[in-house]
Amino acid sequence: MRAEQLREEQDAVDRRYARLDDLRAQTADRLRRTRRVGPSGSPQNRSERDAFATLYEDRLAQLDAVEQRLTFGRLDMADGSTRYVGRIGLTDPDHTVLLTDWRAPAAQPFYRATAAQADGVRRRRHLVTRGRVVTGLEDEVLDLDAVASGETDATTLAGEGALLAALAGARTGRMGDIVATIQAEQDAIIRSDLTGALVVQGGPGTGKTAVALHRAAYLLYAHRRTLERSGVLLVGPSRVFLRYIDQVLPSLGETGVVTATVAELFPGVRADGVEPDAVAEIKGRDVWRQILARAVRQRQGVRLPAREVTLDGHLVTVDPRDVADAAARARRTGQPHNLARATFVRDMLGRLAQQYVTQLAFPVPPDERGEVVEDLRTTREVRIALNLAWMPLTPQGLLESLYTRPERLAAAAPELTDAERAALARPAGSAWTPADVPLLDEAAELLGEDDQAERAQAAEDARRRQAELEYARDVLTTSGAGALVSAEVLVDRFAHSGPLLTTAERAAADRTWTYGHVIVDEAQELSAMAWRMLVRRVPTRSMTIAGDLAQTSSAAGARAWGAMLAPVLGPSWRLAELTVNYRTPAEVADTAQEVARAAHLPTSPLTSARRVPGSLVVDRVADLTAGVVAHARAALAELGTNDEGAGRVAVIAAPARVNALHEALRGTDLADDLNGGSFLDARLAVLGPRAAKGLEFDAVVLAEPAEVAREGGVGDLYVAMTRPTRALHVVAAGELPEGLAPATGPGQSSQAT
Ligand SMILES: Nc1ncnc2c1ncn2[C@@H]1O[C@H](COP(=O)(O)OP(=O)(O)OP(=O)(O)O)[C@@H](O)[C@H]1O
Repeated sequence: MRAEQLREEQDAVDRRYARLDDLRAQTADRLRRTRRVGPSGSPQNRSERDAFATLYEDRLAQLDAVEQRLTFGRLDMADGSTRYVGRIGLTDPDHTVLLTDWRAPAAQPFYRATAAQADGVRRRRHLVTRGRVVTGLEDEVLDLDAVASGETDATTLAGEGALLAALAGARTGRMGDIVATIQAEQDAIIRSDLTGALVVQGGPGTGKTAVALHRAAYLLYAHRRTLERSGVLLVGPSRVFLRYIDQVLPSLGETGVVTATVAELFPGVRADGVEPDAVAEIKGRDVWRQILARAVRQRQGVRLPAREVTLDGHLVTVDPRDVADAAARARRTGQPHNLARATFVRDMLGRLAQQYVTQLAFPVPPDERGEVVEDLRTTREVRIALNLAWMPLTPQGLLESLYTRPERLAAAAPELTDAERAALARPAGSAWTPADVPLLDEAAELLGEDDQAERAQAAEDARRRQAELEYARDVLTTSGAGALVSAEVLVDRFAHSGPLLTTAERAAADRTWTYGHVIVDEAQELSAMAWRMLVRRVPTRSMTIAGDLAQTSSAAGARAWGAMLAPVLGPSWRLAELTVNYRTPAEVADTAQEVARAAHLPTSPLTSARRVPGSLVVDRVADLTAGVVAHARAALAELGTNDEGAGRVAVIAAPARVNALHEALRGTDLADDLNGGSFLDARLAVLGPRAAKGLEFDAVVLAEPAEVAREGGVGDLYVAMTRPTRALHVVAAGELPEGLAPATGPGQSSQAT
């Protein structure tokens, strides 16, 4: 019976791969033919050809990315029909549906149907494949009458097999998709409405990241018209994290999402400076909207002593009362600083022109004063005087002047204490830090539109024009038409028909780009000012906000969603909670929760999907380094070897200890395991808890937990303890933190080295 079912499913899977291969061959053929239209094509043809070539290349990449587990599910409906569910939708040449895209409404029962609410489904079947071979089946019969009548093999009722197999698999250093085993509570979030802000709160390992990524793919599918042009932005905590997840969306057939850290959201600024947490916390406070607004106002209509300027032998005075008056009027326009400045200058020039003409022996009608105004405008002293009164400002210039000139900061920021202001001081030209970015963005809003996006576009246009010029010269040389038309003229003729930048590229270069949807992961880390910046990127407030308040480590981060989001979203956000931990064995997760609760962290309820006896080892040692090396060796040995190079072990320690442990491990037989490029790629990595945020490893060796908690807070320890998928080795020479009692109870073991 089983062999027969396997054969039947193998046939079904083969047919779908055959169709995928056909589509690939067709697309590759079209691409080849498009490319064959060589340099003899007209420029218009060439632009068209490029556009088509890009189209086919993207399609080919998409078809290649869905190779693994193309078909993973089958629904047998009560009406006798059958549908297969897979990574993308496929139809026969005669338009019969072969495969239903997992995001289509017709696939929803695959994730949601239960015996109580069968949604027209009689049987749900998971197909387990390796490469293109079907290796297993798992049935859930939702029509219990059929089971009773023996129509279906009742022994195949275990629905969790595919999920548990996925959870137990060795990790590769890159996150995989969960499309074959999405659970109902996750599916509800993935398919939740596009409109409004949705907060996804859940403990460690509940799939927040996975759900956020699948939601991005779902939204792009269900609202392609809206989102393709405006784009989707995904904000993550670090570049390493973004690399960790960067395969997931392509494997779901989506490549157009812009990914960025908060530090990268101000085009033209590289925020790679570092600063103490306490300073970042000050910069993250909501009060900066008043501080910056005040700092800008203080640069408008600056009161200076009266200044006399001679024009053609006549004296005019830049009078502080006029300056104050004109500044007040300019401010009343409500425009940002650099735009209101034009109003101020116009007003002042009018006043100066008035002074000038009253000194003349003859009357000058108002409509003939333009020349006088123009003369004044181009007089150097007048320019200097007006500039001093209302300087054009850049966001960088404004912020730097606050950090480098204590008297300016004191005037702008009375809300801060002397000590806080002193902490912000730094030498001119210092590197920008991630916490500066939201402040620069706020300043840019107050100052008025900068031209960064235009400049980026101009640079791109220049680059493209150069390439087109070279191409045009080639064409002219080979066709002998050089005498008739210059390369420049030729390029001008097709200047606007070239391939445009993709939405993602244009969006990433433009500070004022507004996205159709923004997804934030590890959202608990964002400061109040960072939220203001993000919300500016999505005026519709269509957002997915995934995070866990118990894992907050940034001092500027969230302690409660309501308090953090109220200033930017008011009460208009909805909460969805994830409660099942899919990553960490129950033995480890339960202890981690005890540690977190002992420190009164706001933990979410958490049930673990599986138990792994012996997965928590607590070892009290005399020599910490020797203990860590021994446990890292044991953890690597437990991984064994496998042909795909999967399996990852991390040593997590307080940041101050990371280098020493790394050095110690390098001096042992484990040195080879440490090499592998970034720590995502190595079999063995040594890192601090914050670098480990959002990541996972097969086994974690946690060095000196009390020190991790002391240096970074219990939130950091909670993060570190919840990274492993199979085993946590706690190695401690000092005291253990509360909640992490040594080896008691079932499933825990203790050993001495
Ligand atoms: N439905 C599922 N099927 C298979 N694997 C799943 C499922 N849901 C989650 N996982 C796996 O559980 C692990 C944890 O998921 P994820 O990283 O998204 O959790 P998280 O809530 O973001 O965790 P953290 O808050 O600790 O960063 C990942 O390996 C993910 O692939």
